[in-house]
Amino acid sequence: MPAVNALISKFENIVTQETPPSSTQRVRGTRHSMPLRQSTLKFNAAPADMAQKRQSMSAVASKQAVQEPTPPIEEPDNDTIVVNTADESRPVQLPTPSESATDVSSQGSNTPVVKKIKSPPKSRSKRVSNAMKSASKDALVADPAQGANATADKQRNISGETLVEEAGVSKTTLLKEGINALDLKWNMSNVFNRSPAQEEAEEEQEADDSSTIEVAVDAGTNLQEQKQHREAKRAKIVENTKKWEQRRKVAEKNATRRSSRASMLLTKANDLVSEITSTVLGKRVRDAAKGKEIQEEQEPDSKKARIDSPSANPQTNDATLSSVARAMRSRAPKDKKWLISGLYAGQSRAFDPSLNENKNKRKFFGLSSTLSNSQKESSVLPMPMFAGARLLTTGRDFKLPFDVFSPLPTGQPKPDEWKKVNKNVFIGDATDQWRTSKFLEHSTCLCTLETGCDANCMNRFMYYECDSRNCNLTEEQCGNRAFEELRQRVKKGGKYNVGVEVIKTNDRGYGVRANRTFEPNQIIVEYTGEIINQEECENRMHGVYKDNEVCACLSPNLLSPYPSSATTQSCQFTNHFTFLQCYYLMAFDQNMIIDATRGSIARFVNHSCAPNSRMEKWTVGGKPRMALFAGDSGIMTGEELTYDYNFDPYSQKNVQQCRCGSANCRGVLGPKPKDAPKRVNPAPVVGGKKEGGKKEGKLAGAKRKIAEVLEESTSLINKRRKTIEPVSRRASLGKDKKPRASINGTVKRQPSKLRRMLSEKSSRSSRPSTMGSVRSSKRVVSTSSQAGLITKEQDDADEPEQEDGGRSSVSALKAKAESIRRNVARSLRGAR
Ligand SMILES: C[S@@+](CC[C@H](N)C(=O)[O-])C[C@H]1O[C@@H](n2cnc3c(N)ncnc32)[C@H](O)[C@@H]1O
Repeated sequence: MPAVNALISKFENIVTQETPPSSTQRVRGTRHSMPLRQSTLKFNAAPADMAQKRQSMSAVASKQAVQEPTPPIEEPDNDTIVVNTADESRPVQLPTPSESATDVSSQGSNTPVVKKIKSPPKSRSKRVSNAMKSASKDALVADPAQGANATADKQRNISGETLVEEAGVSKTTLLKEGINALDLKWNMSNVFNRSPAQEEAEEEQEADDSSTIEVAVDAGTNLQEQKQHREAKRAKIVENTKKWEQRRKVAEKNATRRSSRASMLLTKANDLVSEITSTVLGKRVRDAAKGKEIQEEQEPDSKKARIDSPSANPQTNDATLSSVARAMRSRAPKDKKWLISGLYAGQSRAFDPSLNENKNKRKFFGLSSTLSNSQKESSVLPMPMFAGARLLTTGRDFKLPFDVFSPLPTGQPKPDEWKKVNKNVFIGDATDQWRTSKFLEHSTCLCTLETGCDANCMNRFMYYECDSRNCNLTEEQCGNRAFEELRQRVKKGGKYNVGVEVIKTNDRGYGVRANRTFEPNQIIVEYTGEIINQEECENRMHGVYKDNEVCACLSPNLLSPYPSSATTQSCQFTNHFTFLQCYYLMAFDQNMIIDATRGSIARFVNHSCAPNSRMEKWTVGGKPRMALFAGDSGIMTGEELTYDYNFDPYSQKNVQQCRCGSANCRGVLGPKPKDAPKRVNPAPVVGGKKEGGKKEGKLAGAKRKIAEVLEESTSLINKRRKTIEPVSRRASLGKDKKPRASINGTVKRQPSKLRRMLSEKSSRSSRPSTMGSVRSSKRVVSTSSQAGLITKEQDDADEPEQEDGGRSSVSALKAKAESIRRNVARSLRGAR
């Protein structure tokens, strides 16, 4: 509005400018078709003393002008009012007071009269007008001829209002016409849109103009100076126009920024107002507002929108303000809600991305006891956001919970007769009889850091596990420490680390399945139990294991271990039942037997003709140990673990039907066919990485040679065994009696012979030899059924007729293999 006022006053000033009466008359006359020339002449025809008066008026005006700006001398553009003279085709400029007083006469009657009108500030124009008024008054009074007119003029030329009234034209119309006549760059509509910057620029412009006016007035009648001033002013106007343009652009920019700030400020102001309102109105109003707010929050969004809309509820400014406040509050970040069940449960925690996983755990879970269950981190499956980088770079064990992946059916029976023993325990005389190998004589690893005990490692090839005594590499560098890896894994504890669990199969009694994945050739579980000698074994077979049978009902959920007394009864659950005669005896080393009746979970591993695992005997720290290793394809979580028993039934009567269900099932729990592919000892997996794949060198060739010799010896044994007929054997024993469980039968039939054989073997094995750990397809013989314990040594014992020849040939081969091995070792040591 100040801009509008300024404009109006500007216009008023223009209209009411203190011009000589003649000028005013001219303007008026022009409007009313009054001959301009006439009025001018009248004005100029003032008496001689009029010049003096005019001079004094000019002096007064000049004096005023010094203090206050006077109208400009010339307005070539916007501020010039052009009026039509008698010759209406030619625009005529109204003369300035000075021009009208001095120059008009020289211009001739037809010369267009130019009147320069500049609007000074209102206050100034008033003062100037007063001065001019008195001057003109004097002038008019001095002209008696004009006396009457002077009085009339005195009334009319004071202000535009007088003119308007006289003209009978409405003030508004005149105002508009006047503005249009000014031909200004702006118009009325722009007035309201002007920015403060524009206003400021306008004021400056006005000030500039005023100063120009002052200069012009001071210049008086000096045309030369006037001309200079005109030029200077033109330059000034051009300059100002440029400035204006620049300022306008800046103002436009600023105006945009201000508008965004303004909305923010408005919101804040609203908040403040709402707070003040609630404080001022007191508790009751506050409570009411609060209640309303709660109610609003509970209401559906559409309703809320209606209430929040100011147009819908104009009288409640408070509601609008509170809704704004609520909107502000709702913008605040909410606490993320984490799942408390499911795979990704338990991930709720603060996480500092600058720290690694462990440091984060320490930082945020150092006081885990104080955290609620929902806050505790799930160690089962950390989300990638917490472990993603590490998973990508270093990888980690697969930890999908097996109970989610492959849950056991509910109500699974557990083998209640199983007494778990996770270490080998020597029983009775076995302790004394056990020969401790001279470890260092057996094997010394020759691997270097480069090869790192891979598939070519001599120890690995001989099934000797490396340790600090027989290997120069560190635990991390060496890839032949499977039992140590297993020890550490089991030590950590937990189902995942143990990696196996007992399951009940449909038709094979109990079995074992994997809780996790296993890499190809990775160690799975150790076969442990009581280490007994042959005598002890015999005693047990005659005694406690006499009727060792379990019920293996074909209905899986009804299976349960059954005492042997059940053989005479039908199964209480179903008629479809069968009985498995289970013994957990495994031929071991030095004619010893591992009895896993009290043993590890490995005893429950069933046979398959297409197995996914292998049972191997290794020498660890000078002592033989047995363990189940993953096959060449690895193991998946939930898979049942099986190995090939390579079972020799000893007697046709004891042959059990195989229910492994594989495509190449042999039909019975029997020995492997002779053309089965020979297995080359692969590099076991250590630390999740399979070793091997290195170029085979001289050493590998030497090892192969040994292996071939050993295989040859084994196949000889097998061939010899193939010739054994249970019947003929029984016949040779001269007994037609139906044999009992094989071991019993063997021991019963020829106890003295067995003892003799054992003593023979003891004496044979007393010499340092690696042959005790020789592997072959018959290296491990399962003893878990009534077929009993069958080893090559027993075969030797059972076949006295062929014993000498067989033994001699085997011994010769063994000796040959041993000599080769020693040669290789010696040459390698020399090379080193
Ligand atoms: C060492 S036990 C294995 C655990 C046994 N299933 C259990 O429930 O205790 C070996 C016995 O399991 C049974 N068995 C294992 N594998 C078998 C298969 N593929 N088919 C039939 N019976 C099998 C046989 O009775 C065998 O004598």
